[in-house]
Amino acid sequence: MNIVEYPDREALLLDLANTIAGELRAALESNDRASLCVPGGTTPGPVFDTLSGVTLDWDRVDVLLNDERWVPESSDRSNTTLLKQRLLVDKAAAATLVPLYADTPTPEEGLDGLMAAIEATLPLDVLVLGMGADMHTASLFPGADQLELALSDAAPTLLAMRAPNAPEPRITLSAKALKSAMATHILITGDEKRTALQRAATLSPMDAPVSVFLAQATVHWAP
Ligand SMILES: O=C(O)[C@H](O)[C@@H](O)[C@H](O)[C@H](O)COP(=O)(O)O
Repeated sequence: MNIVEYPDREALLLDLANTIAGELRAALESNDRASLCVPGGTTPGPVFDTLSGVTLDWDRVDVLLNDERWVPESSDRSNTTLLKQRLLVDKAAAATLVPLYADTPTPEEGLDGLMAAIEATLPLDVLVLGMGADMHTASLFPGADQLELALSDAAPTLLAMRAPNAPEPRITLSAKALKSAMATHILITGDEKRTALQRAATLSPMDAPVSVFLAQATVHWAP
């Protein structure tokens, strides 16, 4: 496993934000547009705060989430709102948000309308993933109803997902879509997640979905 250990979270966020910016700049040298796919949840906020102030051609960058909880933007659990408040501000306000939420009662009803714009961002240039202590990443949760399909080569780009550990229905990019990324980073903090990630490397994808990304990812960890 390729793991970078930082002395503290400040060092991690500065280095990771700088690395992501460099990878986006490199992608924009050879392509008109670049895509950045990021996690929601509680961990990435400080990285977004730093990245949003970085100078690059943000107006040529498409930003999308790995996954979204099927809640309106007024919910404090909305990853879309997190992005709008913490990443798509300052210089990064010029980037284009590719939505992963629609105002429909269920993700199944919203999915088709979101698909084409998400597929247009593939292959991803830069992918950042988070991870839960249960070894889920994106909304690829152990025990989730559509996990087997989401991990398979036959997976569509987007799937609705329901899981015992997820309080609300989700929508997620499939493993295949996420694995299209040129550069992949896994962002984790704390001892519990570090231990979980090491365990994930020894388990099957159905038990530890994050494990399917370990061969291509750089893991960034701070206490
Ligand atoms: O919507 C989400 O919940 C995320 O995209 C999810 O995959 C997240 O990265 C992990 O659950 C870790 O979350 P924390 O950073 O909050 O621990």
